[in-house]
Amino acid sequence: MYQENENEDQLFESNQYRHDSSRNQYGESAQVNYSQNNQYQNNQQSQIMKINNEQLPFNLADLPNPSADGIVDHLKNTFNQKQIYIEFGYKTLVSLNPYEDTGHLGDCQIQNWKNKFLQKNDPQYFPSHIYKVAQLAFQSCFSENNEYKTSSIIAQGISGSGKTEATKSIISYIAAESESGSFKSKNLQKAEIEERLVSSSLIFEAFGNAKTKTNPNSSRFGEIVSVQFNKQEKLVGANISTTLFERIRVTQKGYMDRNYHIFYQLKAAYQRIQELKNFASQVQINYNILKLVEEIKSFQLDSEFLLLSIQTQHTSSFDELSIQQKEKKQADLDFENFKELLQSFGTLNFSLEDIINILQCVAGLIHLKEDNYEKAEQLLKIPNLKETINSNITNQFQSKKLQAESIINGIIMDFYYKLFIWIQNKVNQDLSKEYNPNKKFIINFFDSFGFEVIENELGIQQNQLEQLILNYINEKLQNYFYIQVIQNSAEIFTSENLQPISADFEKNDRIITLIEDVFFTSLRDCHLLQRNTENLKEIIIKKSYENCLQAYLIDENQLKTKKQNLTKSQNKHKFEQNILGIRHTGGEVYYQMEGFLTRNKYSVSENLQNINKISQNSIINKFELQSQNQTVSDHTLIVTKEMIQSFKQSDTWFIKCLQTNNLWQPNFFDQNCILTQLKQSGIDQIMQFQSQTYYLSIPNQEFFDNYRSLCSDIDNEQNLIVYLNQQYKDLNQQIYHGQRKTLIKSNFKKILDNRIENQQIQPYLRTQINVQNQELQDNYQKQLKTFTEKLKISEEEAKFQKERADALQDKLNKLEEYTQNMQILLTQISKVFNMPQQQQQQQQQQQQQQQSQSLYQQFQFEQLVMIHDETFGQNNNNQNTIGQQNDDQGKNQEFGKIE
Ligand SMILES: Nc1ncnc2c1ncn2[C@@H]1O[C@H](COP(=O)(O)OP(=O)(O)OP(=O)(O)O)[C@@H](O)[C@H]1O
Repeated sequence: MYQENENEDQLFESNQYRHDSSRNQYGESAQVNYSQNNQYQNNQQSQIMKINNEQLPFNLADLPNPSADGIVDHLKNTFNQKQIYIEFGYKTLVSLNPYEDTGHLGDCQIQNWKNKFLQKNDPQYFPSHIYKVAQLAFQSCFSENNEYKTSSIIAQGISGSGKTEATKSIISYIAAESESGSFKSKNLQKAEIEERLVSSSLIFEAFGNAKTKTNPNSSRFGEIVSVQFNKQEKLVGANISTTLFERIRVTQKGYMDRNYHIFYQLKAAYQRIQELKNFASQVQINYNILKLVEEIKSFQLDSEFLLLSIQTQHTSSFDELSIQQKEKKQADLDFENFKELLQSFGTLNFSLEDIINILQCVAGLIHLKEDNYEKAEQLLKIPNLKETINSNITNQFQSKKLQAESIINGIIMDFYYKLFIWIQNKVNQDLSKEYNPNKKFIINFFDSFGFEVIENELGIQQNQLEQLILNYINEKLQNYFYIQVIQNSAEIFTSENLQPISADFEKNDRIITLIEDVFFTSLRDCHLLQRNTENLKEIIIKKSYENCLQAYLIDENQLKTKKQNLTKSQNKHKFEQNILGIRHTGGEVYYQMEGFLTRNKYSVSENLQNINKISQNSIINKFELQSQNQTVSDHTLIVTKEMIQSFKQSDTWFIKCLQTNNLWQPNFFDQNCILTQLKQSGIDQIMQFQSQTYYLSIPNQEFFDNYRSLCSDIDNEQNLIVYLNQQYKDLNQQIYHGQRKTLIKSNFKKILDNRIENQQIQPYLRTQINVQNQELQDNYQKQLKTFTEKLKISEEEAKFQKERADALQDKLNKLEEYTQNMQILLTQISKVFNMPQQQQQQQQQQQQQQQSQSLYQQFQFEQLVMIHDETFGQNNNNQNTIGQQNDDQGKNQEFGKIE
């Protein structure tokens, strides 16, 4: 048991939670080298795995190292495996922007995912994906548990992190889901509703998107797209509402930014009028529109806008182009978008009059900005515009020129904003004939605002009121996110009659109070008292001390240190002057207080509130211009409160979009960039809490059935849980027995699953080993038999060879004896015959010849006998014969001796 824990702890520690099917209960490799039927055996093994081992989607809350670095590492691994979606606790998805088509989205994938979801009953086992969020939000609208029958999906993240893309993908999925419902009626079809939503988003992009340093197509407003279904789950309508439009961008823009796209589109259209005419003849665009485009020729649009703004818009090859080439490329793009805009107006049934009125209004405002009153009056169809404006210039402390500029900017901003709202209402008329916000079955998609910090070319932060507004909304959404996370976790426990886990973390309530009660209140007071901007900073500092909120302000000393670190060129003087820092959840942000009060005004002065009423442009003359009493900050407070309230009345999901790098490059995961965003998105702050409170819930009976085999003699869930908690107390984790469900941490469940797997694998392995043993035994017996047979043959052979060798040895001995006898004989002969030398020599020679002949004959005889023996073997006859011969020889030798 202890060994088991040890191995399981290792598994628990590791980042890889996938079941390691090759481990037995001792953690050893269970991969036996199966000799035969390998394929079959592997298949059988994987069948066993499937019994308990349903794949759980990995959740960031399960990370063993719940720190920012741990998250970054994990996200990096995931991203390198081309996975861009990963869940985080309950109802939150982290989405990584890959800047390339990773094949995760599209019609084909929608079908795939729908099938996947159909195969599983329990959403806990649905794989992590943006379509899962869509599916669950859709299901929730029709669920009994959702009292409002409304769902919301909030996409959050910095500019360019993929919020708009995420929202579009979800809408496509929902449209497809609705179409596949069984109820066929005259309701909107997928293609129809999708086409209209796409067209509407092109129109909103033209009028509400702009190029910023971080995103060439950045939405400068919050957009809530709501889709509504009937009870039969068919899409019946949609509605788009926009909020907190960035009005200041109509008249001012930052370094490297552009104003709204429509300004540049109109200019590009004028420059390519002949091409536009050709296009018009193909798609039946009315001549009057062409005439209008030709008419607006005199507007200039500051060319600096174009030069500075296009730099980061394209890929690196774009950098190598000359400025003229870049300008042309950008203008081509604007022209293409203008053609799409005209088509989108057509799709959404805008009349010719509407289109002309809209374009005239935009062109008129551009001319007004360029002090071309004559053209502005003509296009806005407001006579005596110049005189009216001049009559409002007073002898104030401001110069007349500045006053005129301020009045004109006010008119331009307010007219443009009202035009934007008019377009929104017109789009909705077409989109949502059957839409009823008071009815149920609605899903809201909120493409929200990201945390924003603007820096100038020297790297000095230059944030204005607009950034404070965006960062405030971001704080509010963050706060709502925190509340939801706590609530979701508590709900899981309370719905099971269990006490929720009390884990706390610092929320951002104090920062919100600082902005609402100190900044916005001071702005309101100054506005009402018509104070100038110079002492706004002091008022805010004083108020923050009164409310004990100074800790969230960046004080003078810290600013001085910051200033010392700046280079000369970084304009120390300006930095010091009118700057105030806030410690936001996402990091420190420095705001230029100069201009805060002016920017806070909805600035059409009271005398000019009806200036539009005399216009013959039927859109312009219906504008309700903003009352001067309401400020931007007050408006923000109201709108944000309403927005959060509406989310609270729905089942909410969050999509945290993260930019993988700020160069917009595919396959590049910049860890620092992610780290910063984790902080800004609140993931960092909430990680510990999530890792302590995120539990899976399994029906009690299912839990008991799955894990009862881990302990014999246990007959109910309660006891099983007590037993398991005791056995695994080293994990410091608790399994909770709820009314209907058992709550368990995902890692804990995996450990138990592993044990079950091993239990199931053991009998199988035992069979395998038995089979193998039998095989080995059979083999051994076979081999032993063969060997014994061979050994028997060898023994007989050896016996035969030995006999042969003995016979040969015998012969050899006799031959040696004979040779010795001959030597003796020779010596005796030479002694007996002692003659005179010559005679003796002759006699010797003769005797030797005779002896040699006789020896040679004897030798020949011997040879023949040997050959005979070797060829026919010895037998008694032969032996007798040879013996006889030998005896004869012996006699001869004896005779020789006597002689
Ligand atoms: N899932 C995705 N797959 C591939 N590319 C993506 C994906 N999401 C975003 N992108 C790329 O990132 C770009 C920026 O995305 P998007 O416009 O959605 O950002 P955003 O967060 O809405 O920005 P902003 O707040 O400025 O409007 C897209 O134009 C696209 O090129």
